[in-house]
Amino acid sequence: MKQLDLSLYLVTDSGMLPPGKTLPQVVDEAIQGGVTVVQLREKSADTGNFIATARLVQAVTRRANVPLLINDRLDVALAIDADGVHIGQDDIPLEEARSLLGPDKIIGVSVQTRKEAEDAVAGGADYLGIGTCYSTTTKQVKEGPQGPAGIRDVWERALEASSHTIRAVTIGGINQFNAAHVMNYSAAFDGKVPLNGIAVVSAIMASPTPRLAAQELKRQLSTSSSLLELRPHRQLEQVKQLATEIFAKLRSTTPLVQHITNMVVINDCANACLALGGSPVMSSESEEQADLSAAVSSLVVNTGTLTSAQIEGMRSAMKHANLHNTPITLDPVAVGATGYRSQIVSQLLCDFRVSVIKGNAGEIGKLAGSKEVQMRGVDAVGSGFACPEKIAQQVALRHRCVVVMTGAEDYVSDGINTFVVQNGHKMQGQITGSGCMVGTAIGTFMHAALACKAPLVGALVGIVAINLAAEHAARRPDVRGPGTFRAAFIDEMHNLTLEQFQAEMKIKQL
Ligand SMILES: Cc1ncc(COP(=O)(O)OP(=O)(O)O)c(N)n1
Ligand SMILES: Cc1nc(C(=O)O)sc1CCOP(=O)(O)O
Repeated sequence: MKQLDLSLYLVTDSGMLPPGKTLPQVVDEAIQGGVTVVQLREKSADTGNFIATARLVQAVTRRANVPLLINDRLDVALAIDADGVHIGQDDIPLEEARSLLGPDKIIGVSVQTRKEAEDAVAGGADYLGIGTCYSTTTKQVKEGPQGPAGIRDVWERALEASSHTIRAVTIGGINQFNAAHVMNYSAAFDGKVPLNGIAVVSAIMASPTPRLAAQELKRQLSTSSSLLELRPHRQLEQVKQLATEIFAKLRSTTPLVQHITNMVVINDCANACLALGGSPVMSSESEEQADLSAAVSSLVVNTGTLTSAQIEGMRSAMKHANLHNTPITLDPVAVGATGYRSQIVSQLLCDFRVSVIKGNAGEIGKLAGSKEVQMRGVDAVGSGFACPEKIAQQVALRHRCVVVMTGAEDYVSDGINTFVVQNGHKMQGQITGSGCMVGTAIGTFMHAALACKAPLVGALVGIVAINLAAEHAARRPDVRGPGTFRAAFIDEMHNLTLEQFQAEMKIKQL
């Protein structure tokens, strides 16, 4: 197998160079920052200039022992004895390229579809460039972006077709904000087989500081490998132990929990967060998200009363949360009730990495593509799932996160481990916003949970804590109906002790 580290793949574009920098300088700095392979892509250079530029860049790549590939032009690759070429679907056929270059040179092929991936594998490509991941202004692409879910689909086919020997990167609109999400979400076969890397043009070429840009991308890639490790098999006793640790940790840390939530519940959610031991901040203005993100420990995004301005705020907050590896709890309120809402939620899940999705049966059913339960307004209606735990598990696997599906019993799954929580009280269903407060509770514990590398357990702690508070509130003699329950519910979140939490949690492993 040819030596090829594809993890951070730079495709050049001299039209984007920052003022005062030459192409060899940018390539040199990018390699110092961690670029592992360089593709020289000169779309408008004539042959003489292309060869001259290639020699200058090759001096840099050879010194660093990084492979240099040439985009499209075999003649240029042969002239400078490059390490290989990268060809597209409209370029020289792969078989011709192989016979001209010989078996030892690297040949990469661009693919957009499962069929193109199969053909490139059959033709002996060394690696695939699977595109287009996100929209890009660097190049006019024929087909629209397919998002990391589409990339995963092509990648799975390529792996099957090659008996798991082919390597691949994805390309298109990838940057420091989304690199970890792309790697995590596009990983094949339930997240077990990640791509070999990402290919970027503008994220490095247009940066005034290419070394720092490459370093940040590398940091994001290392985050993504740890994300794949956040779902070990867990035993119930270990989960209960971790749950107790996370509960105790929250009370000693007071995390800043940002909410972008709906106008019906905003006050209750802020009070619930405070009562549980967090510190709420309820900003949704997109202009301040970059600054806020530096201080925020956890982000809760709730789609209950969406407005265009709020969506902008959510997108900005989620983008910066992903950059800082801040956990996001998404409450896709009423997804499925309208096409608009469904489209907004699906775009958020395509573009951003979330740690937890929390929803009722109708919302999670919609994300699973199930018709057994539907949404009427914000409520779930229908006969109920034949196998609810499978629905939660399926959505967790699809979206590479923890899923909490609320109901008379609450299901919590990360796709590998699934639990059911049997705490709670029917009075929770008699006040508005109790579901949204579950999202708040999960978000409040999520920072402590990530510190313990246990997002699944964090979600369990959130739902158990709030359900225990409901049980305690409903038992109080001063609670005579929904109004007094609502106030007592907040009190009991505040009063819940570690000992009560430990003794009263009812979690079963499925
Ligand atoms: C790594 C990588 N993947 C895809 C492409 C796109 O190549 P191609 O389809 O040949 O289009 P052009 O680059 O020639 O515009 C690539 N260059 N690199
Ligand atoms: C060269 C190229 N090929 C693509 C494909 O989809 O095959 S997208 C693309 C440009 C990627 O640029 P940026 O990282 O600046 O978005």
